[in-house]
Amino acid sequence: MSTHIGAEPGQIAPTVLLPGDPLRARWIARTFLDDAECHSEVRGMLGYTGTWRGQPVSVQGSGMGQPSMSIYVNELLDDYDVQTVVRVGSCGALTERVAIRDLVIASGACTDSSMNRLRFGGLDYAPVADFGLLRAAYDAAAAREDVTAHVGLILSGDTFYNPRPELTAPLVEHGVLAVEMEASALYTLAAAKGRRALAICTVSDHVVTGEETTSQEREETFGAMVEVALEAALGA
Ligand SMILES: O=P(O)(O)O[C@H]1O[C@H](CO)[C@@H](O)[C@H]1O
Ligand SMILES: O=c1cc[nH]c(=O)[nH]1
Repeated sequence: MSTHIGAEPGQIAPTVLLPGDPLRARWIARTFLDDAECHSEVRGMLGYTGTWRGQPVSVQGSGMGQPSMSIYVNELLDDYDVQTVVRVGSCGALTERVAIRDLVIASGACTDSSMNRLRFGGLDYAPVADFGLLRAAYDAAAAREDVTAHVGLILSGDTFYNPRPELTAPLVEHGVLAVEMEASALYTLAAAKGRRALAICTVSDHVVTGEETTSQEREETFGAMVEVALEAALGA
């Protein structure tokens, strides 16, 4: 066991899908994996390991925000030697170029968090996706007719209820497509430890149009994103 994950060494696969919502993790395991077994219920942050097309894969809930996600990713990388992490999240669209339920594949992540400022002593590090995963995810999404995918920048915010929404406008003017809460720290941790990471998010809310999905839809209906993530990490 690690401090926050109740799996024995060897129970977690080298490839992990990482939704924030632990119930999305359960749905992914039950819907997409064969022979999935729950390896962790610590704090209700469910983790499962099974196979996809015969290859081992795990799915682990990571909670909301960079501090929570970083706990799970540090332990996955350090204690379980995980090599590839693909976040399968939800996000809010910041521009009408992106529609509700589209996929945003984050090539890089801006942030208002102090985590990287502390790590880099005030320098502005640019957290980016693993290019091989990014390319494979885009190819997998482009081959589908049921979803539209965008590759671009995402904002990993520390606040879901943003007290200064006017600060987002310059980011949108510089190409940021959507907001979520984890990708920046995920990309930084993977880079620090020489592992592969990618964040794919389904647009669950549209900040411009006001459209939104229900909590049940966010939990159980973002299947295209999951299949794209599995293809990118394990296909071919
Ligand atoms: O749906 P998940 O993966 O949790 O992602 C998004 O949803 C949560 C906020 O509702 C934040 O964690 C945000 O990043
Ligand atoms: O608007 C949104 C939707 C999902 N996740 C976020 O962080 N923000």
